[in-house]
Amino acid sequence: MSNQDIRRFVAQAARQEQFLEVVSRDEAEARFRRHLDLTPKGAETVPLGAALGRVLAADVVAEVDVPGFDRSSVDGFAVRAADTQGAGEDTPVVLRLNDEVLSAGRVPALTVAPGTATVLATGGMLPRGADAVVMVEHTESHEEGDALLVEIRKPVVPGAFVAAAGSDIGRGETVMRRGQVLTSREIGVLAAIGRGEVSVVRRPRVAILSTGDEIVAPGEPIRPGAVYDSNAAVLAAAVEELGGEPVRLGIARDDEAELAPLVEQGLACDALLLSGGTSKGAGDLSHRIISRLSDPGIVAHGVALKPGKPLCLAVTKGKPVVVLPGFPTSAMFTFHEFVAPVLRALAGLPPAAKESVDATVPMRLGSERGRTEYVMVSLVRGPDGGLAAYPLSKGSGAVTAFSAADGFIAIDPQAEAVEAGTPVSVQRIGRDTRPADLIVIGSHCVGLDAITGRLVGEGLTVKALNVGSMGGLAAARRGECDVAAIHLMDPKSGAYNHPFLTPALGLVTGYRRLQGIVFRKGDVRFEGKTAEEAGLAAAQDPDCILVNRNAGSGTRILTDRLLGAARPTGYWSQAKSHNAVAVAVAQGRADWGVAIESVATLYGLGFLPLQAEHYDFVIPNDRRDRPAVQRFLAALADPAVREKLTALGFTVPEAE
Ligand SMILES: Nc1nc2c(c(=O)[nH]1)N[C@H]1C(S)=C(S)[C@@H](COP(=O)(O)OP(=O)(O)OC[C@H]3O[C@@H](n4cnc5c(N)ncnc54)[C@H](O)[C@@H]3O)O[C@H]1N2
Ligand code: MOO
Repeated sequence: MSNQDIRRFVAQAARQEQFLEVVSRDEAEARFRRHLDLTPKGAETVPLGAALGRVLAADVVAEVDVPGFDRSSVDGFAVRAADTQGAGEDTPVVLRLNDEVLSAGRVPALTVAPGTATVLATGGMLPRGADAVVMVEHTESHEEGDALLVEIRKPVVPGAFVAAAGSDIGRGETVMRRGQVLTSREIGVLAAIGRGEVSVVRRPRVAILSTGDEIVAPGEPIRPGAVYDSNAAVLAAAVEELGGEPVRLGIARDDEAELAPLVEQGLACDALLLSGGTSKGAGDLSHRIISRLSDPGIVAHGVALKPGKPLCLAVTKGKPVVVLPGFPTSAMFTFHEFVAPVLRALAGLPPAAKESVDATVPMRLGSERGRTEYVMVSLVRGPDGGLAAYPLSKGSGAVTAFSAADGFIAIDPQAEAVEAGTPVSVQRIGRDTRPADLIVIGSHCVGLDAITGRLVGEGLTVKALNVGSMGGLAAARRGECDVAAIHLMDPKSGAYNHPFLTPALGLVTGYRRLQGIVFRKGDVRFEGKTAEEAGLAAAQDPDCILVNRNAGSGTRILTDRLLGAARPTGYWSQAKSHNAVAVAVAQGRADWGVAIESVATLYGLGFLPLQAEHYDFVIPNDRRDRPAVQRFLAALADPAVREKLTALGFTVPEAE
């Protein structure tokens, strides 16, 4: 790239900010809605067999009674209830049998006259004259000459064992309202009233287009710097969930000639969703192309919320055209807030019920002033029955935050932070309110995955929140988890985990993870040396870049012990995980770091062992007897699980 190219890039990026007139969330929504045509798409008739998941376009009125006739609900005898008065085991009433048998589907020919009865089966039509049925168990039949007789040994009241015509559904009754989503249950009702086909709302067709030179379709090989297109997949599925029909237009390069015809194609649908390229200075293509729309065109570009600031909302001829931010959490969140309600309306669905629950935040949450900040949270029940809202703070670029969230909290634009213990209202996402059987909070490890994976396989629900060892310990102290997974070394004594316990907490031995220096294989500065030699030499070499761990992590304490007073190049970096350290070294952004052996193996890195770290489980005493905790302990002791941990490269000590 020439200097001129670089200058042009920077200038464009700076100019870009200027047309972002940032409006509030509510203002953006109001402008969007003002111009949209939100009437449901027309109706279409589909066979009942194809109606699952569709939305009823009109109320359904029954044209028949269900049952369609007075129907016996038992095998027995149709009688006049009055005839059975006074019947008992020792005082049977004797009735003469009429000359017909009413199996299901037969239309009765004979009247049940006083003193007579007719045999009928479950589902059989009640004959004229009869008003009740006696179960066959309460009778005895015999012959007397030519006559067939039945002894009734139990009296019945009028209506006994008879399902009256129309008692389930009456002719003329409205059995379902428009807007109803057809599940297997509704389909059963429609079949029962004889509907072979049904009128449903036409699915709104929603065009989905991802943009960006770096975006690669899942299934394709990935190259350095590229990312898989998760937005299109998640949007297509979300559109289907909302009763729409996704029309995938694929991925457009940052090239006007490629993007413009795809946008044109998308405009033939009922809605068009793009993602990416709304805020970046270099490209900004999607916005430029969308800005050519009229009637009225763009109504908001830039909304004072986080995530989602670069959202671009446009309407053309009543049709929504939205450029969602490229970052997955931002894209999902803005879709959920601005697009989903619109698609629901177009699909004929009523607005989603908003459900919120009260909770407190267990840790301080910093926030950016000037934007309403939405923080995805996972809910956990505390010892007093109240809920704690753990932030899934992975930033706008994460894909997992939205999928793992139980809901989100909104932080006021004026607030700089929400302090630990503050009560908040959590708006739920999704409706699964069943709390998990086992809550594990703390440091993440693939070994832990092996244990919880076993429990999930056995049908247990497990919620695992990765907030680091200190976060896990704090959660255990507050009684918010069943198990806290920690690996904390006491810098003074060098002992692991035990020094951090309180009388209310117990420790269960987990496994050992070998920590050491990771480096690219073949790097002579490390190859064949001990960790101590190599580390101290590397610390003196200004060209040898360290990727350090975040302050407070067990690995950082270990690194600091190795380094002593030395502060090598890269010392101030704060990678948050073993994987992050390994990637930085593998990709050459740094030359060395401290991580666990299993991760070094995973990334094909060289490894110089330093020390075995204790990865153990803290369990609050008052939770130890819970069945899910007992099953966790059983899984940990299970030879198959221990074998798996060993295969992953961990050392599993004998159970205590
Ligand atoms: N100087 C500034 N830079 C940025 C600002 C700002 O105000 N000033 N805003 C930031 C905010 S907020 C967000 S959110 C992002 C959004 O940027 P864009 O909407 O322009 O999206 P891209 O730059 O194209 O991509 C961002 C990010 O997301 C990845 N991406 C894009 N499409 C997909 C996809 N289909 N599937 C998965 N991931 C995708 C892309 O690779 C980037 O990593 O801008 C900030 N910058
Ligand atoms: O507001 Mo951007 O949408 O997440 O960071």
